[in-house]
Amino acid sequence: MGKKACEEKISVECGHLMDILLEYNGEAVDLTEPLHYAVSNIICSLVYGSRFKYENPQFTNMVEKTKERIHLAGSPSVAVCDMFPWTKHWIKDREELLNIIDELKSENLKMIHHLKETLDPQMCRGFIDAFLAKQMALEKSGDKDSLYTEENLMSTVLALFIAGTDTTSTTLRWGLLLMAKYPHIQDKVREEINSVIGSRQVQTEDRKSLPFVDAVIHEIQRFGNIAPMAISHRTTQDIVFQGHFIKKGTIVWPLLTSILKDAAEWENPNSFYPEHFLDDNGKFRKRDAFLAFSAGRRTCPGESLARMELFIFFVSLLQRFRFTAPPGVRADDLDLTPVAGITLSPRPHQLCALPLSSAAFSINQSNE
Ligand code: HEM
Repeated sequence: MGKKACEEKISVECGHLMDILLEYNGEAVDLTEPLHYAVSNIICSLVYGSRFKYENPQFTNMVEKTKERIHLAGSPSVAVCDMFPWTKHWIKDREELLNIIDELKSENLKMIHHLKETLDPQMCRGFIDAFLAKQMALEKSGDKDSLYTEENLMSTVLALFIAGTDTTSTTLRWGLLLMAKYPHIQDKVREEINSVIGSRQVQTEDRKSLPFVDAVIHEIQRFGNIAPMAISHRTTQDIVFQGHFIKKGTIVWPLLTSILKDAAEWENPNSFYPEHFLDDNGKFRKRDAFLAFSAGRRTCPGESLARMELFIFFVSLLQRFRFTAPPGVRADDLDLTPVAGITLSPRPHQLCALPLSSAAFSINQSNE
């Protein structure tokens, strides 16, 4: 799927999210669920070729199960099991984790069967269609060793949901919380948006003309440090790394915190400081130590989608709403201590999304 089509799907979903925020009418709410639904629906659009209504129980159940799966994967006992696999039979959370994976598989199997029955290989609706069309073409040509198997399809689909939802929505939650905590930065973001693009719908090409916004989004990711240990890897051969011998088959966790919060790399490693990504002339400054998506051959394959989502959501939301602490809570008192897990997320909190004057219009285009 092309960049333009992705951008279109993100904008549509962002429109649905903003309609929900308008319904709250500035009341204090926990934004976790609407953000999660919106981001998850983008993956649905790309994978299945269609989005779901937020009230659809099949959708809400899948989102819930994916959330539970991520939560359990980050539980201390499952982490112990990942590090010492021989403990697996005693870990109850692991059993629950496997049950959830089974449930997610059976929901996806239903979706895949439906898509297979209605497949037109000339008109792929999403990733699953493209996979099935390729699988059919290879079968026809007599290819017996194809990697286009049902098993590979299922694990790729599950990986896209699991890796592509919580990461982006948690980053957005950090972003809005940080904007409410630091209103002067929020004002500066909005000033730049207003002067460069006004109230028209944002596009990814606008990033170049919005250096402060770009710096703020990078700093949200650096400060939020949402994937502190990335994911586990295993060495495929004996290797000496920085003077340490590591045996073939060793499980290795790349600790991204060590670089994202490295005092030798960042002027204010433990503060929210967008200037980390700005030069003296206020232009965006790329930093080699920005490894929020990790590095190397197993770096995050969803990086460009995630960057597009973060940019379009963040700009669209700040164009139309002011995010503040709930009545009676001072901005200073908003808590930035993360909840630890396999991802680092903000503590449960509420914010007010106050519609700005131009927020009366909705960019929502119904494609349900
Ligand atoms: C802000 C958003 C995101 C962040 C910070 C993030 C970060 C990461 C990190 C740190 C890894 C581990 C890489 C490693 O261990 O070297 C990873 C893996 C992965 N990410 Fe992302 N990610 C994000 C969004 C997404 C999205 C939107 C998708 C899918 C569309 C995605 C799909 C994946 C997949 C499939 C893997 C596993 C790759 C493998 O096993 O080789 N991610 N991500």
